[in-house]
Order: sequence, then structure tokens, then C-alpha cells
Amino acid sequence: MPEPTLPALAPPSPPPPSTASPASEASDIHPSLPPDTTSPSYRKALKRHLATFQPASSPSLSAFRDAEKRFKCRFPPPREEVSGALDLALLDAGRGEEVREGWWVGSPGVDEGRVREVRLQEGEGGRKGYLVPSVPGLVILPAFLLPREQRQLVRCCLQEAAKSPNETNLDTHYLVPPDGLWAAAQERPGEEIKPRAAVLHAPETGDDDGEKGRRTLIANPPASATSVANLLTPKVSAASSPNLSPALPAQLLPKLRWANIGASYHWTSKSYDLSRAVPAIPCEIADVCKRAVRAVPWGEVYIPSAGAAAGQAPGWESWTEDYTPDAGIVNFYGLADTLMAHIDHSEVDCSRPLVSLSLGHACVFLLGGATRETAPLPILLRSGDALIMSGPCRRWYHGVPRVLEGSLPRSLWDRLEGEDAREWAPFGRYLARARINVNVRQVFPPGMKVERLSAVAPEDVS
Ligand SMILES: O=C(O)CCC(=O)C(=O)O
Ligand SMILES: [Fe+2]
Repeated sequence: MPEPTLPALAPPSPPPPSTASPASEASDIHPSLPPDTTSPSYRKALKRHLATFQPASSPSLSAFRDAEKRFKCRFPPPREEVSGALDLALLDAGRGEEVREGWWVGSPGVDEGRVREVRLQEGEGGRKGYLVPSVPGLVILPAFLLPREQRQLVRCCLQEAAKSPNETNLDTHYLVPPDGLWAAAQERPGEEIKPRAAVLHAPETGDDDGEKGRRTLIANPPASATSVANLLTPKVSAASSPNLSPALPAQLLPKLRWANIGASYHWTSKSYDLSRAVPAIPCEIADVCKRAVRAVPWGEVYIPSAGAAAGQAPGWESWTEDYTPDAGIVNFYGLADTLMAHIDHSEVDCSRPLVSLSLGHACVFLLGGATRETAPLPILLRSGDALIMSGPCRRWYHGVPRVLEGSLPRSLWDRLEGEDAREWAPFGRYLARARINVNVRQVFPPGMKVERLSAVAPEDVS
């Protein structure tokens, strides 16, 4: 499970009035500020930290673990570490303001030959993609989503993705109303949500860390076509936490950590659960992910007819036509949340593209190798960036050691007028303390359809 994080710094004060647009509905949104190491609250927190700090007992951390620790550090904030992270927004003059105001700045990577630019397919407005020669199969599409598209996806994640029939981390513990937590928070803010009665079965070990909903991704064997039968076996739900009190929707919203979309991921067994119905992936999400895969000139990523040779991905030639996302996770991060190193290999074909979209606060994303011993590449992912892992790196360790405070772009909290501002305000307030990641996969290769598998056991489909 993720390391317990150091106490968060005292809540930052709102930005000076001159930086907010006074007439806008969004002017009551106060996004997180970067750490102010000269402030009395920082100094107080530092003193508290030094009084309780214990040096790491194990001198031999894996390279991945070591990087995680460096980026998680709060005293001092790892500005210098972040300055070495790949930050492709620096190559885009149109993102100058976002970078300047976001405080954390990485490095562009082009001069050092760390990245190679590729032109996206027709229809993407001349936008660029980037390959990283040291990470075969990785494609980064910076600013793939316009601010308007980002806002649309944020709405979709909170209003559509995090509600029944999709499962969220809170469903194990609370009787979340069927129209979802977001609707409850907006429409019935005073109505308490009751905890689920404690159920009488033995607690299990697994990814869902109780009510906190943190994901603790421990090692699991990769899925394969032959293990598909296991997916049809109904899975036992994780035990709900006893002794929880009823809570208001606004109290639960910061505890929302993940929502399954499409084929449901069962965190306890770390496999997909096809005994449950397979809802469609919300169409805005599916469309954006398909667009991203179609935009990539795969012939510049892989060598034709090389099959599964080192550094290659079998079958990439057809991805632009047959990539069909059928499962995903929407991750909701608070500013102090992290996602520890893991490999996503519960899908049947783990070389097909995994599309990851970043919204809200920026983060440091670490992408390592096949073991934790490989030193990871740090990548600064900003709102609107898409990242595609395919081929070899699709099965490599990765994680998110830090969400970057003070990095929420202005287009997600300010700069909106009239109706738009009024309608957007609650989403802007949510993002002022959050990052959302949409992580979409194709579990079943073409010809092995999810609907057909669930049809095999109709009595199990709820
Ligand atoms: O938040 C991210 O950028 C990565 C999330 C991830 O790796 C996952 O959901 O498996
Ligand atoms: Fe992942």
C-alpha cells in the first residue's frame, strides 16, 4: 500500500485578488498554491517534521522506490528533482502562461535527445506527438485535449463515470445513491449517506485499503487468454468498514478515489469480473481514447513485420482500425495522494495501447522498467496531456509519487463567463484540490468479445 504521506502543509491562503477575475462566478475558487517555504505555516510544519523524522532504515532501496521517495518529499519541496522531469509543455509556446503560473518546471528533453517528435495523423490540427527512444512503445501527446474538452471530460468523470452501475471505492462502505455522489452533493447536499452494514465475512487482503480507498497494487500474475474462464467466476465483495457514521456527500467527495468504467476490475483478486454486467464506457471517454490511438503514426513507433521481436508489439498495424477500449479506471487524486509502482497486466493482450488522460493538477509520473531495479523516467504530466503505453513499456512499472500543488491551469477555474462559469463553478472547486486520471484499456483483443463472454453465464450477469 502507498506510504503514509507526511502531514500536508497548512491550507494555503487564497491567491491575491489581482490574479482572480473579479466578475466571474469562479472567483470564489481558490486553487492550491505552490509551497511557500518562507511562510510561517511551512516553517511550523517543517519543525514538526524534523521533530519526528526517522531516517530510512533500509539503505538499499530499489531504483524505483528511491525515485518515489525523492518526489514525495515535502521538506524541502522537490523543485530541483522536478526540473529534471520530462516536461513537453516547454516545447509549446501556447502553454507559456500555464507553465509560468504552474510554478513547477521540468525540462524539454529534445536537446538532450531524450524525445523524438512525430506528426500526428491528419485531422489533429498539426498537433505533435513525442516518442521516447529509451522507452519503447511510449507515446506522449501533450495538450491533446483543449481546455473545453478537458472541462467536458471532468464533468463526465464526476457525473457519469462515478455512479451506478459503475463501481467506486465508496460503494463497498456506503449506500451511495444510484444517481451518484456528485449529483447528491449538488442536489441534496444536506442528505446524509448511510454506511453499508458491516457484513460477516472474513476480511481479505487486496488493493482496496478500506474506506480510504487507496489502491495497493501488490504483485499479481499476468492475465492470458487461457485464464479468461476465471473472469466469469463471481467475485466476493471486499468487506465494508465497521463503525462508519453517516456522512454528507461533501464529506465523502474527497474520499472518492476510483471508479471502474466498462468491464469491472475486481481489486481483491486483481482481475476483471465478468460475472458483473459490462456497462459501456462513457462515450466521451471512449471517443477521446480512440481518437488518441488513431492519431499516432504507429509506423514510426514500430517496424513493419518485426512481430514480437525486442522492442516491438505484435499486431500494431491494425490498432488504428481495431482498438476498442472496453475497460478503464478513473482515478481521483487529492493533492497528497500517490499511486505506488505497479504493472497493469490483468488484460488479456498486454501490448495493446493503454491510454491515460490527465486532468486538473499536474503530476509527476514515473515510468521504469520490467523490474523495480530500473531507474524510472520522470514525466511531468499536465492537464490535457494524453500518454499511451503500448508494446514493451505497457508491461513496465509505473506510478504517481506526487501531485504538484499550485499547478491547476487557469482555464479550469478562471476565465469563464456567464452561464459557463456558473455551471462550471462546482467542478472548478473540486479541481482546486484534485487531479483526475482516466486510464483506459482494451482487455480483450478483437474476436474475443466481452459481450460474448458475459453471455456465457447469463444468470451471473446482474
Ligand atoms: O494517474 C496516472 O497517471 C496513472 C494511473 C495508473 O497507472 C493506473 O490507473 O493504473
Ligand atoms: Fe497503471
